[in-house]
Amino acid sequence: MRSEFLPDPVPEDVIGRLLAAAHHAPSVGFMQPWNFIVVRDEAVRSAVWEAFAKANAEAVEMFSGERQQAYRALKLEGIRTAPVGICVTCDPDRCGEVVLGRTHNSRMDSYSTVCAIQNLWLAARAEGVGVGWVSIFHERDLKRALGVPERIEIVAWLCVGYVDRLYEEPELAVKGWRQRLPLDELVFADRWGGGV
Ligand SMILES: Cc1cc2c(cc1C)N(C[C@H](O)[C@H](O)[C@H](O)COP(=O)(O)O)c1[nH]c(=O)[nH]c(=O)c1N2
Repeated sequence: MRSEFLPDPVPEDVIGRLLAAAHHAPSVGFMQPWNFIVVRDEAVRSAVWEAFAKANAEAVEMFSGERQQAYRALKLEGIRTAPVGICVTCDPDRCGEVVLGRTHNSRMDSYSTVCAIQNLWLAARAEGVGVGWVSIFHERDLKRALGVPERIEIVAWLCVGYVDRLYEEPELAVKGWRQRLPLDELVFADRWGGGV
């Protein structure tokens, strides 16, 4: 979602259902490497916003001309306006060094955590709750703001709350930033390239 968050509180039982959906995601070796930090405290959310503001000032400089103007006009976070923030983390040590299915690609624990986030996101949509993922941070700044230990990976900061409306199409497409790619250009038959 990219619409405006409403200040209305999100009931505990709704948050509980979103977290339960996340926790039922598939994970490599049934590792369940995730933790969820549910942040309602305004001071903590302000500290998270400061981390965003610092990183976003750097991001702005990475675009130039009209693209920079367009970037500045986008709504890229709802850290302080959404009543709840959920930081989703990944613990690489959740079940020992050798994990079924992670033996040849150590990133599989992070991928599992992303599955949990997608579950949470879909459950939120079904509940009429908006979720926005904010990733414009230096991880170390976010860790400091939330007291997350060094060995834990931060996968997502999610802004969670009721919203004034839900877009039918991605806002970045509506605002002309980038359009959905044609699916048939992305699907190959049997080998890389060629198309179906
Ligand atoms: C991994 C990852 C990371 C980000 C996002 C997405 C994903 C999957 N999104 C996008 C955003 O949360 C999401 O697309 C919208 O909230 C859904 O609305 P649209 O349908 O895209 O308008 C996102 N959006 C944003 O405004 N700031 C951000 O930092 C990020 N980061």
